Amino acid sequence: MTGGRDRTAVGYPDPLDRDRAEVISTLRSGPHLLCCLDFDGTLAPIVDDPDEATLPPGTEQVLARLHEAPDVTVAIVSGRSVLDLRSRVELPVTLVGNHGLERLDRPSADTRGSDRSGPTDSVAGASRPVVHPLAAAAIPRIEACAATLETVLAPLPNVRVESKRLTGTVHYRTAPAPVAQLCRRLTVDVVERVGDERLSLSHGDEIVEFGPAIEWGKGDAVELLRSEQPSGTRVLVCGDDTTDEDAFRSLRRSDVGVRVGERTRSAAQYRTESPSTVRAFLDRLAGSISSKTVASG
Ligand SMILES: O=P(O)(O)OC[C@H]1O[C@H](O[C@H]2O[C@H](CO)[C@@H](O)[C@H](O)[C@H]2O)[C@H](O)[C@@H](O)[C@@H]1O
Repeated sequence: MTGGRDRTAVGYPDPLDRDRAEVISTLRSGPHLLCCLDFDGTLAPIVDDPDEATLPPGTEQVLARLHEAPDVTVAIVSGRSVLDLRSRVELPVTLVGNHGLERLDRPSADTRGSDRSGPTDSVAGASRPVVHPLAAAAIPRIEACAATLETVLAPLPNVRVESKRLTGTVHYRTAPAPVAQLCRRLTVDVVERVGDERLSLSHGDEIVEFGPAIEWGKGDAVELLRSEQPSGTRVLVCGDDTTDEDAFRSLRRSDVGVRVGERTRSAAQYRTESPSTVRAFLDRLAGSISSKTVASG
């Protein structure tokens, strides 16, 4: 871990606490707000089957309110692929996938405030994911690694390999503990052998992930998004897992990081319990932003 604002397990205030009004006022103090929100475990509750993860309807509504505010940009910054995210998030917000390695900007500018009943990717407005060039070059190795893992891990019950083109994920959430342990060990062996130092590994929430060994992660993706916003933009990052720490470490003094879930060590200043408390916080933020918009005119 490099730099950042690591804190011990105690002393992370919840941004929903009554006396935490400063969180909202910090986020509102700039000319623009960029909300970078993780998907699994942050917006969508964790479920055993990754294919079943969904955005609760109330959360989608809150995101829509934020997205509609002219001085707010919403981005989903996830470990999933952008095409997977696109099937789960109807709102035309920016999607950053594979832990920052790819991005899909949907035609939000021309849909803001207009009738959004049609498909979000019209033929005229459809855009393609932009992929980090070094990650694109690593696709054959990632695919080879995923294929080898499929074979090696096939005998293990309740273990699954999710191949996402630019990265891969081995899931063991529902595997018995000894199987999970063996799964982690075999995965590390395969990634080291097939990866030949060109792939890197990270351990997340009941998963092991592998991807190209390049210096680019969620923090860089957040920085890039920030650079495209008006000067002085405040940034909110909400996330629940290992790679979100990279995004928290990219934050500055007048930004806000919220770690979701257990009291683990984090570079975020705040902690909240679950996707439902994230929604409550975003709801409060959306309320304050609409009033700001109305007040200013
Ligand atoms: O960055 P995120 O949006 O949090 O994505 C991280 C990984 O999330 C998914 O796995 C996690 O959620 C699953 C569904 O709730 C759960 O079954 C799994 O145990 C979690 O680790 C997703 O499947 C991965 O591709 C993402 O990288």
